[in-house]
Amino acid sequence: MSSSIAVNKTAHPFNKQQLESVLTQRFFYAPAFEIYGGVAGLYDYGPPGSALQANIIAEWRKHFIIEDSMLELDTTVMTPAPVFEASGHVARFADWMVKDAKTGEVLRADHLVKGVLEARLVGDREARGEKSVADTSVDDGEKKKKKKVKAIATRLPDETVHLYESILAQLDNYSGPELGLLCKEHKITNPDTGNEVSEPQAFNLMFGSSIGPTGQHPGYLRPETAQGHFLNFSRLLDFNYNRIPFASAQIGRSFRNEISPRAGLLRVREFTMAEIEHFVDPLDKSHEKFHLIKDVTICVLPRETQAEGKTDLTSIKVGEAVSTGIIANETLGYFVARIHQFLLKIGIDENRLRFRQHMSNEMAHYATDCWDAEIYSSVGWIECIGCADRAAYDLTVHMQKTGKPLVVRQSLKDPIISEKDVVEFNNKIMGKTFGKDLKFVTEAVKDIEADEPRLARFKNELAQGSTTLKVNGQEFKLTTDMVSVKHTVIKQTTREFTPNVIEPSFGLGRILYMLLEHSWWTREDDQQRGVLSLPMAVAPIKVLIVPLSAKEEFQPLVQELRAEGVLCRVDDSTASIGKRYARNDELGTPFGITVDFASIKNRTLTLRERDTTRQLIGTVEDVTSIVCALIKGDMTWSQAEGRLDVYDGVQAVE
Ligand SMILES: Nc1ncnc2c1ncn2[C@@H]1O[C@H](COP(=O)(O)OP(=O)(O)OP(=O)(O)O)[C@@H](O)[C@H]1O
Repeated sequence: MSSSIAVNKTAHPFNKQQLESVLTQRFFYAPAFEIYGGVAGLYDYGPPGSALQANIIAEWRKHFIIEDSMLELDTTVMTPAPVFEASGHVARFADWMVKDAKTGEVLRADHLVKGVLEARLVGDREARGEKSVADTSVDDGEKKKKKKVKAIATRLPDETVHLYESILAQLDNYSGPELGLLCKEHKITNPDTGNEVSEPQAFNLMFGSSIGPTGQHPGYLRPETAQGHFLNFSRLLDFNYNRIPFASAQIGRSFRNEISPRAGLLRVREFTMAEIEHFVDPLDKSHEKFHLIKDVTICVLPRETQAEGKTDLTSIKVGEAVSTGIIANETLGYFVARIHQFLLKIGIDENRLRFRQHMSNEMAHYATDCWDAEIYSSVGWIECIGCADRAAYDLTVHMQKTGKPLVVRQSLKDPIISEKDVVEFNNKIMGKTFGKDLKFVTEAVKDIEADEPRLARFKNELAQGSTTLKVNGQEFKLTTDMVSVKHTVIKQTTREFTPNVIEPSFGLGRILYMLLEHSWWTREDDQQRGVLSLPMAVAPIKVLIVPLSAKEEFQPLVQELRAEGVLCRVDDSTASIGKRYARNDELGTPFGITVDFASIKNRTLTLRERDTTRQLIGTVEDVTSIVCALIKGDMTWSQAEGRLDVYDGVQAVE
């Protein structure tokens, strides 16, 4: 929204506690089952949180599904165990946990190492007089609050500082046993008790269940929506007229039994994901719309930089990142750019967004390349979207498990003509001669057929009249009346292949929380007055209606806004007008409309803009049409200022 008055949104330092108390007070979200004591990692969204999430989803559907004609799915959450056995989740979807050797308290191993090493680095900086001591934190299992790791001002040798920084830069790469070694080598103990911790153990994050009354069909709540796309691949392909590439998309709930869910929405046990599976020819990963995004500039942290223990960011155009091989292919680059555009559209601060490439040993073994969209917040850089080229892994494992062909068959425009030697059998004579051994002999000949040099020898020997095969320690003589080798011209008219998959995977709760942090600021003249500058498209409520009197004046306006699908809220509480505006600034409501006493007789309304607090006045009809245009994005605030009079609190339109 443009405005003619500059607003200083950085006047006060960010106060996380203040934001969190506003979010709870205004019921954006709150711990689920709170009156029963709550459960770590489970949250309920209230009216503004639900509307904000719904608006983010609506923008996501427009930006990805509609603009790129994706095929939307809604597949089940409850999933039979064989699906996750095939996908590898039963064996490998796990995090490493350690236990306090004396109290048995459970901690997530990588978070423990991170919290303790970061605290030591902070203590070192304090000892060097560089920065004041701040506490860092480490997750503490079931408790709802993060445990503070006290930073003690202690000077570390320079090489230790470099070592710690390098460990932290690559922490995602450490295996469980390696994390255990780090704890031992660097004397990392439970910060709460000072006790040593156990060897890391893998903990599977899926919630298990069973389907049906017999208990004989184990199942799991899905930890991602992806498998539903893969299992429906053949139907999707058919729906897409057997053409590839195409993408499927799904928005839905996922469940992970996180070891130590953090306070807030960043690590929860039930959350909404939005996932895309883009199926592409492994021999051609170009993207037909790549030219439209090649000039989008993104901030990247490539794997080579991380391998040097550094976190310096590089600004680069997506086209260049792909042409120089930093990003593996056009389709992956296309999605990285589209993710960047989407996040900016909904209000994420471009300066707090980066794309971090996975290290080779951080990616799944089958993946070709993987980039995380990470957003900076009060707790540092957090992965909010993963974007990976998963090669043909997913379809292949389900095909192997079920025997169903999850493949693309393409008729070739230009058939491929090849010539080769082919073995032909006289089945009657072979059967008579070899009886029960027929199968072994035939298989042995087929093996020879697949091996060019052996086939050439076989053919030569037959040309002499006969050849002898050794199978299972026995000798079998083959003569020219039993087999022959014919030179044959082969015309291949179809090509069969398993598509590769490029997968952007969004966690909506993390994005929503980041957006709240990036949108929050407090007024220059009053630190207590917070504002959420959410963009119009995602703001939960678009218009606040404040009847100071004469509620009926609003009826046509309210009717019109509601008919337009605009969420407006009438605040006819007894609070002062200032308070009513202030609490709607905290809800991120872009506009307020008021009838004030002076304007009643003239049938006028005042229109207030959230960020600048500027107010305009006009007739009921003008304000109604202008506010509708502002909400639809057909008019800017500056244009509205040209159409209505400035309201100074006393002026009324005659
Ligand atoms: N426990 C969680 N709570 C909230 N969002 C989550 C959680 N786990 C994953 N997500 C979201 O889902 C997205 C895709 O999931 P993915 O499996 O790639 O995450 P991940 O690599 O396991 O995340 P992390 O390493 O932070 O646990 C993440 O980028 C994140 O936004």
